[in-house]
This record gives sequence, C-alpha cells and structure tokens, in this order.
Amino acid sequence: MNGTNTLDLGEWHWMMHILQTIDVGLVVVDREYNVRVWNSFMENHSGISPEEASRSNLFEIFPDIQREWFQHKIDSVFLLGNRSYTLWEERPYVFKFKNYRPITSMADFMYQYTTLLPLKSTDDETSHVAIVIYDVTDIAVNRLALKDANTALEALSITDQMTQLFNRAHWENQLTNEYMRYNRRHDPVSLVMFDIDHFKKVNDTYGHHPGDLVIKAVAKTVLETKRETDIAGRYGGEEFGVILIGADAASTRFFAERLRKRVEALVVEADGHKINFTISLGIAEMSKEMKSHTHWLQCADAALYSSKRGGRNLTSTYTMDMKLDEGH
Ligand SMILES: Nc1nc2c(ncn2[C@@H]2O[C@H](COP(=O)(O)OP(=O)(O)OP(=O)(O)O)[C@@H](O)[C@H]2O)c(=O)[nH]1
Repeated sequence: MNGTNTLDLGEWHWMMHILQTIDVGLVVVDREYNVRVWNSFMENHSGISPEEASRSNLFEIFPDIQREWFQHKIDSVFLLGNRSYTLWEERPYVFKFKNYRPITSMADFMYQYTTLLPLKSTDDETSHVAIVIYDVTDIAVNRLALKDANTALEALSITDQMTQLFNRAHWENQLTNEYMRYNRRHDPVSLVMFDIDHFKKVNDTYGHHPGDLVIKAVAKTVLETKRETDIAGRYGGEEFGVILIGADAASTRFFAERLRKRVEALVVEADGHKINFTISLGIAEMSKEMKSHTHWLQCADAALYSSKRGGRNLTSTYTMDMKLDEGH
C-alpha cells in the first residue's frame, strides 16, 4: 500500500492475484446476496467460473446451500457488523463440494470451516460480506476416525470376545447399578445365573475347540432369548448371568425355562461329533433383604446349586432356606 492508504494499479494487480490463488475459498456478496468475488478455489471446486458467478445471486448459482439458515447468518453480519463462524462439527459444510482427494481422504465431500467477515464501505457501513471457506477435510476425517476408534475400543473393553456378551467386569458393574436402582425405586428386577452341565466332560470327551463352540452356542441362544433391556454377561468359563429388568421371579422363570429348553434342543457339530448338552439355572428376585449385589449373586448361585443337586437341566428359584456360598 502507498502512503495515502489507497492501492496503486500494480499493488491492486498482485492483491487480486493472491486472492485468486490462495488455497481458501473467497466469496464476496452484496446486500442482495449477489456475488461480487468468486476466487479460483471456488471455481476449481464448484466448476462455476467467476464470470458465471459474478453478479448472480449466490442462492441461485448454488442451490445446495441451506438458504434460510445461511441467509440469516449473512443478514446478522450486515446488521451487527460482527464476524461469524460455522464449525464443521456443527455443520460439515456450507458449499457442498465433492471431495477431490479420494486417495488421501475417506470423506465423500469437503468438510469446511467458514468465516463471514463484514466489509465496510468508506462511510463505515457494512456494504458487503466476505465468506471465507477453509478445507478442513483432513482434520475432520482424522478426528472422526479417532472417535470411531474410541467407540470401538470402548465396546471391546466391555465385551467378552468369545461370546460377544458383556464381560464379567462390565456385567458386574451393571449388576451393581441395578442393585442401587432397586434401592431407590423398588421396581422388580431379577437375576438368573446358569452354567453348562458336566462341561468338563464335554472338554474331556471332544476337546477344547468343540467345548468353545458349545459355549458360543449357549451365548447365541441367550442373545436370541433375552429381551433388549435384559443384560447378559459371561461370568466365568461356562457360567453366565442375565439381569432381567422389570421382571419378578415368576416371569423370570418363563425366560429361564424357555432358555433351558432351547439349549436342551441344541446340537453342536464339531470335528465330526454331534454334541448335546444342558444347562442348570438359578433365579433370585431382588428384595429389600439383599444387602449387596454380591448377596444377590450368592442367592442366585444358591438356587443354581439347588438345580445341580436336583439332577441338572433344571431351573430353581431362590428361597430363604437355601444355604449361601460366601465365595463371591
Ligand atoms: N472349552 C472351554 N472350556 C472352558 C472354558 N472356560 C472354562 N472351561 C472349562 O469348564 C469346565 C468347568 O467344569 P466344572 O466347573 O467342574 O463344571 P462342570 O463340569 O460343568 O460340572 P457341573 O457344573 O457340576 O455340571 C472346566 O473343565 C474348565 O476348564 C472355555 O472358555 N472353553
């Protein structure tokens, strides 16, 4: 710039060159949203030349823009004379450009960070608004990939990999939550503990791999039998737990018996063998007498033990006369 704060022709020329070649989008609109500047970034990504864009209405040459929202944003800049921003996290783009870097980037479109700047005329009035568009696709894609990875990691940390049920740590946390919830609200909630009968014999007779297939088949049956709201976990090697939200002992028995019969009907084929097996189950409905979630578990275990003693392939419901094993 020269001393009088005006541009000579040479300076004007290179200023325009910078605006044209800079790697951000630059659009200037007047109060009627007619385009006055449309730089090469905009041309390259939209296919609309500056000649086509010049003096055309922004919303007519780019009908993809959400007009009501964006017009309101431009109007506020005219009215208040303040800058305004649009983050990609709130709205991925203003101008929908197809992403032009499919090899380096996974996104189908360009993520954008957009700034709206008031441009003042000599009388200090905002006569135009500059829209500056930054391509933030790489940042957005990396950030989103990180978020996905964290979600996957979180799922991994609570899932038993063999069965896809919750792992013991997470399931037991859920049990504690349900125990505490009951103490606040007293809505019925029941616990079913069960394990595979004579599972050691399955391993000893057929081997560890067929044994694993049996465990997986049981877990799959649990997932197919339980309700969406029920919480199923692998408690130990061949021991499982299901928390039934909103269910008393009687309705839990329907679930337990349905599960028992479905497992009884299963045939797992492994290494040329057809393997049949059964499960034994114990039910404990939560009550005010239960002193902790561990106590609740012990009651369900006592009922499970009663099923084992009764001959296996049975469902038993906890009663006060059952002896508790303090092992948990
Ligand atoms: N294949 C396989 N076996 C497992 C796994 N986890 C535990 N086991 C086996 O499960 C068996 C459990 O045996 P026990 O606790 O004696 O119970 P059981 O033979 O089922 O007898 P009851 O419960 O009294 O009917 C043991 O032999 C463990 O090695 C696993 O992930 N895969």
